[in-house]
Amino acid sequence: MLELRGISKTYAGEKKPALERVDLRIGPGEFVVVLGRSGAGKSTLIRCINRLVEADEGEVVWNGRSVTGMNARQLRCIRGEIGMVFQHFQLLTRLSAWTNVMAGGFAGMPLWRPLLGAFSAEDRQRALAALREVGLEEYARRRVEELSGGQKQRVAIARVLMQRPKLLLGDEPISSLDAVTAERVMGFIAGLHRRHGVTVMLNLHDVAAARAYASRIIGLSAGRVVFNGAPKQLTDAALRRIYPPDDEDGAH
Ligand SMILES: Nc1ncnc2c1ncn2[C@@H]1O[C@H](COP(=O)(O)OP(=O)(O)OP(=O)(O)O)[C@@H](O)[C@H]1O
Repeated sequence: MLELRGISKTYAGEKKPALERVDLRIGPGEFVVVLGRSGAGKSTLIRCINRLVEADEGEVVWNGRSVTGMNARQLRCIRGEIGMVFQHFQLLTRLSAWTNVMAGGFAGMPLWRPLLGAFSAEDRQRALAALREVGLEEYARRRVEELSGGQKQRVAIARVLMQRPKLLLGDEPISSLDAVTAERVMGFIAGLHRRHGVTVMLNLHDVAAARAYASRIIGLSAGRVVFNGAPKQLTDAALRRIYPPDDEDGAH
């Protein structure tokens, strides 16, 4: 169970808060998609959960433990339970797909271990199996910088598989991919959710994808939750709350 209690965040130098007293509860096995126009606070929300962004106020509680109250060592440990995929993949591009995936098994540990190549035979086999699951076994030895965007995101998903997290956070994981590749990547994320029982929370710009994959949709507008319900409850009126009509650059 993930709980956000009164999370607020105003970035230094900004007048308007990016998030204002956000309260959310996400149960095990949910597939939550966060929608909102550009600047609504989606990224900030996702990143406050694993403290890539520090909230000014409020508490994040993961399975009864206060993430916001953790010291650096405890936080590293909890990050082992929380996988993350990003719009721009965040892989070690000079290293092979295989090494990147193996490094996923060390999430929550100091970075020097994977970088020294301290991998066991079991790590190597598990990483290869994860690459096979996303259809990239034959690319295991390729440097990540030589892969396409969709392939990179599949490596990132294989890295999450290797990590065996309980929660997957995604910060616009399909925004830089074409429609066909995006759907394929969403299919792999859905597989992680369905087959591996991972709770998923993603922010997306794509309302159709949210409807297709989410068990629950959260709508953010100007840092506040303006919708929280099942995809079938996402009416035109709800969409207008999430994407106010004066919106110039929000996605529909
Ligand atoms: N590092 C930062 N420094 C200052 N302001 C920031 C920073 N990051 C985000 N913001 C501001 O906080 C608000 C929320 O941004 P955030 O990136 O969370 O929105 P978003 O919904 O993810 O937008 P997008 O869909 O465009 O990525 C915006 O007004 C943004 O300008």
